[in-house]
Amino acid sequence: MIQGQNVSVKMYPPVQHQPEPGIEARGFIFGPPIALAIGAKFVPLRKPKKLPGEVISEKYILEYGSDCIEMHVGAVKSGDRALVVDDLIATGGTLCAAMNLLERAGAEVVECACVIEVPDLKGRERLRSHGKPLYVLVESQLEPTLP
Ligand SMILES: O=P(O)(O)OC[C@H]1O[C@H](OP(=O)(O)OP(=O)(O)O)[C@H](O)[C@@H]1O
Ligand SMILES: Nc1ncnc2[nH]cnc12
Repeated sequence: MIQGQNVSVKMYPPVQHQPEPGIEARGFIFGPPIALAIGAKFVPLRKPKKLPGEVISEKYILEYGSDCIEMHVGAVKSGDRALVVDDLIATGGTLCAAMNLLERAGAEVVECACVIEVPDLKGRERLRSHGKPLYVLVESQLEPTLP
């Protein structure tokens, strides 16, 4: 993983066939190229009723309402090591749901990676219960709301 500002570069060994799940929709921009770069398979975690096969689902709470993500049954297998990729972490609800889903399917989530973190929304603290590293490139502050 490449990190901004202090620029630390971590090289992954090839991880052929290990899953690299990305979260719909904006996680699909960053997940597939990272999967190609590290030789992992991309696993789409999608919004409800998008995947054609049998799925397992995980509901979660967002800043604005609730949502659900789904993954094909069999997309990961017991003991797989997964790197979860999304564009942004805000409250951390989406990443926690992704980790819950993968762990329910028997995968081990090794770490999470996002392009942007909104620290004010404390997603990193919410993720702490999972005890997995979170890597981000940039931090973004919330815009003040207009009166
Ligand atoms: O940390 P959280 O509070 O869970 O928020 C982060 C999530 O919110 C956005 O997705 P959104 O659900 O808006 O869907 P989108 O990618 O389809 O725009 C973003 O792409 C993350 O997946
Ligand atoms: N606060 C936020 N800013 C931009 N994108 C988001 N997606 C979820 N929360 C967000």
